[in-house]
Amino acid sequence: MEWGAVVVAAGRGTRMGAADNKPYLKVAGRTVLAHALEAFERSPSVSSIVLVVSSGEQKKAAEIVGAEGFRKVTLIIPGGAERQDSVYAGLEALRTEGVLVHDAARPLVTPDQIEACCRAAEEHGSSALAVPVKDTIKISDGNGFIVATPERRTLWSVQTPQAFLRLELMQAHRNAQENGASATDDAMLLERIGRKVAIVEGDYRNLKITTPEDLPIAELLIAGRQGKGSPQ
Ligand SMILES: Nc1ccn([C@@H]2O[C@H](COP(=O)(O)OP(=O)(O)OP(=O)(O)O)[C@@H](O)[C@H]2O)c(=O)n1
Ligand SMILES: C[C@](O)(CO)[C@H](O)COP(=O)(O)O
Repeated sequence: MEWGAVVVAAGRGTRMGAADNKPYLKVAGRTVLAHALEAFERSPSVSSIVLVVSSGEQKKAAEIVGAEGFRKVTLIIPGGAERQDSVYAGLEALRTEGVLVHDAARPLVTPDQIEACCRAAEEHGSSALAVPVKDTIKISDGNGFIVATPERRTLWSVQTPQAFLRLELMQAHRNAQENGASATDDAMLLERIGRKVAIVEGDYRNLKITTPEDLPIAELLIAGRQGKGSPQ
């Protein structure tokens, strides 16, 4: 199957609160965006990448792509108000049968993880990288009191990339748009229309840079990885 990637970088970085948007922050000497894109450049299954950025940041993103020599990035397009809107814009711009959706804010993704998601989606129709939840999770009543404890062995913390048949994911997005449903990841949209998404066990190190304390952790992880050669 031919695979394309939609890498979404059009968020606002509200929780980070930095002067620059998250994809353009430097970690271990390189932008978060460049770290994320490199894994897709190095993945044999991926033929093209659509990069979705905030309107006004297209030039900045193009400069990074040019300077890094990323040849698979075929389009840099503006995103939407919510992550879901940015992903859909990317899906419309791609032409491949399979699509991997990835957050630019996850710079520690590896080519091996991308390939594993492709293989699982080729077998099962769609897949998502995830790690088992380590903590005991509580459900609150919204007023500061615990009301339930879901069984931990069934809980996974989902990451990106997530891999789909592009037209099926587009159908799931359109269904959500028509019903006013919003989702914080794409697997959730497939779940809504009754499709199964296979879990691909990932790595706790594939963290999403969200708040300031994530930056030194990513810095340590990337520096450690560079010390041991390139990640697979
Ligand atoms: N309208 C949006 C919102 C998010 N994203 C992307 O989706 C990924 C996950 O989003 P998140 O980590 O929440 O990023 P932000 O929206 O930038 O952060 P915040 O919620 O703190 O504002 C990021 O790569 C972000 O750039 C996007 O492309 N378009
Ligand atoms: C897609 C995601 O990275 C999976 O963990 C996450 O749901 C994005 O969420 P955010 O609310 O946009 O940070």
